[in-house]
Amino acid sequence: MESQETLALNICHVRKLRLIINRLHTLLHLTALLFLFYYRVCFFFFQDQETKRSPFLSWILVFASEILLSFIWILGQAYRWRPVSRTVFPERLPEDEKLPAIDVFICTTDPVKEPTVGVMNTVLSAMALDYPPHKLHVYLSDDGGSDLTLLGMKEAWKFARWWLPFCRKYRVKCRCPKAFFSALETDDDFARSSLFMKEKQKIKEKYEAFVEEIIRARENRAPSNDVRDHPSVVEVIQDNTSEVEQVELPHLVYVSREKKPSRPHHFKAGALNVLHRVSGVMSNSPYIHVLDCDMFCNDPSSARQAMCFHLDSKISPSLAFVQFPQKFHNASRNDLYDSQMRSLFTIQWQGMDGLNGPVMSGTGFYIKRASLCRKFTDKGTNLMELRQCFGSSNEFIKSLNQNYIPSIMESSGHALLQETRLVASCNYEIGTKWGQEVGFLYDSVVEDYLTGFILHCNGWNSVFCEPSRPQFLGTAATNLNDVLIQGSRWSSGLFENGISKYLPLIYGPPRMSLLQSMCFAELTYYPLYCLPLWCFATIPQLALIHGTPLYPKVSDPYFLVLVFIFVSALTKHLVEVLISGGTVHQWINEERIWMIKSVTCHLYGCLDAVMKKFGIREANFLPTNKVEDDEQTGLYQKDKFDFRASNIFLVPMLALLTLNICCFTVGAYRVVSVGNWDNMLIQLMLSTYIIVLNYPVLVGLIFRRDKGSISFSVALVFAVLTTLVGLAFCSLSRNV
Ligand SMILES: O=c1ccn([C@@H]2O[C@H](COP(=O)(O)OP(=O)(O)O[C@H]3O[C@H](CO)[C@@H](O)[C@H](O)[C@H]3O)[C@@H](O)[C@H]2O)c(=O)[nH]1
Ligand SMILES: [Mn+2]
Repeated sequence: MESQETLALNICHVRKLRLIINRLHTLLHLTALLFLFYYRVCFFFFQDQETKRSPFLSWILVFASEILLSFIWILGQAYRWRPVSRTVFPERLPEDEKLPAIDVFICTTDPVKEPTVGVMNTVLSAMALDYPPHKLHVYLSDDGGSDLTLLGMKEAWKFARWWLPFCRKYRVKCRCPKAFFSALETDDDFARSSLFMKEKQKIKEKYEAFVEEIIRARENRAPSNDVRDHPSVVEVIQDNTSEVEQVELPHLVYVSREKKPSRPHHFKAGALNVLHRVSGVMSNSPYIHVLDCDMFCNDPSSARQAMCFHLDSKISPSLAFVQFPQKFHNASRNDLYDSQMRSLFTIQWQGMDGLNGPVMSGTGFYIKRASLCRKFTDKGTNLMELRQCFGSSNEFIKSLNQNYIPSIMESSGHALLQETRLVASCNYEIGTKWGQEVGFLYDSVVEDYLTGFILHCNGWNSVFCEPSRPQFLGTAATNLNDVLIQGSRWSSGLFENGISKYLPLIYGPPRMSLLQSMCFAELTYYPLYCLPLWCFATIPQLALIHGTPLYPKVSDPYFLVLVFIFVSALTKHLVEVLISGGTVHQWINEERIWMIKSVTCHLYGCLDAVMKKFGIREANFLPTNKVEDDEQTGLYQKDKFDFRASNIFLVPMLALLTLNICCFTVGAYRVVSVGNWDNMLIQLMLSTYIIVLNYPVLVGLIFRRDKGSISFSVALVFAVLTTLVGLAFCSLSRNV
């Protein structure tokens, strides 16, 4: 027993202290909420003459908002129920020859928004993973069908012949060349040896030449081809005219699937399914590692770490994937826009890991190939049935047998390319189960959430692995516009799952634990924060002007209940930020961006999802921008908002702020003159909180005059609006 214990490939620790604090907090906070509801219900049935002045509509809206907010909060408690963390022991893995092969999938779609040099850095970092090279096959899916990307791959291959031996020889930790050469210091073992420095300089020159080559090609490039209409191209990158001695490199394959405007291509999920098939007929590795094009490997050990779970006989039979957190190389200390989504990749995924595992997060995971097709291969091997599920490629159907190793990589002849083009063609999936029950699922633009959810429903588990050195680093959106566009896509994608046939609270419980269903439900319903937040930013303020109280008096004991709920929520959030290594400043930033996102992108996301449901809108996937703009990054690093955002985001923000300022001014004046402050204190405090928290928006509007400040025309409209609204309120309140 003892020796088995010491040889374990991984250990899971329950975080006891966090668990106790979390459960206690949940209990206290829940009690307070129950008191609040009791107060509301009593008020409703037994309101006395004095308070009867409360207008019914405002009152019921506020109450409904409180209920909705509490509902989302309760769902969120499931993440806090049983947080765990894990340790792995890669040194205990079997020897290299016994390790299973891995296919790496990298997706890119737009060479303008996703610059080729960056994509190739990701490719190189994946090729340089610390894993036997003949067991690693790297596939790049290029949805843009761009010859620049293909050229980049060829150049990357050439450079890899220098880069990989260098990394192996000096056991380099950061194997993304761009990050390695731009780091001021490296913590590598040989960092101080002169031989290392000399070789580093040599490789750096090669890297610069490689970058030059791509930039030159970009400048001389013919007008780009149509991204919505191109044939399928599959090319194994190889080049034997070598100036370096033969180095063993992983296979590198360029795949650009066929696209036609008349055929839906299902965005990233579609691209991943094509890679699934192409790799099935080429290498058919039992494990697949997925990376976004901007997510480079920051540590070469991730494959071995993942194998510590996949090869652990106790958990592997039901283990679908090992998820690493998304971390970002460009997130600043105080993270003005919460670009790194701290709560998601720390608190929430740790919590889900304690309940059968986290949601798939699109990138940085190692998945078992069989988990994406198992349901059908288990049923039998009737060829006709298999063809109906998986399409007409016999080669691919052969690959469903896990032990089948295609030999075509070696022969790489005409037959292979024929077969890969067939499975990458846009008509291949017609009439099959791809995207519905096989592969990555199409019913949502957040394919990662849906695929992960259904895997869990089908009895698979996942594991969250969060070593201290980030295994992958991506590019976070660092300006307001990108943050809100990405937020809208996610809200829309997640909320559409909350109103689809896969509604987690109904579809989940028969198939998984209630707590786990609650986690999935929280993800799909958090966009609904838009409703209570819009309500709390308007109704109590308007009531303040009219002098109508919506909350208990200061002298009422229930006043304390409300104060407690407010303080308890804020404190819990602060504690979570601090234990995940954040700062007080970051906490304030997260509170603010939560408000801003709720009233803008969450609202648009929900509307978008509802419109899609009724067929008024089509699904859309606007990729985020990965071009780094120094000016923008500068503002973000200095914690300054960049307000060069679309008006559809700015207008609601500014309108609500105007409303709050006006209502506060008029309300405060009224309270002073009438003297009913004890009735109105909570409403006054609420506007004060909103105004104070959003002071950077006010500063951007009034005081800043840099490029990122709110433009003069918007500021002018704001000023006129404020005056008008102010005047209207003044005349109104005189009549009350
Ligand atoms: O038609 C498309 C659209 C996107 N992509 C790729 O998908 C990846 C993710 O796109 P990105 O613009 O970076 O979106 P993000 O919002 O940053 O991505 C997050 O959210 C996505 C779901 O919305 C997940 O797929 C991602 O893994 C997750 O990082 C990128 O590599 C794109 O090149 C395609 O291959 N084809
Ligand atoms: Mn991204």
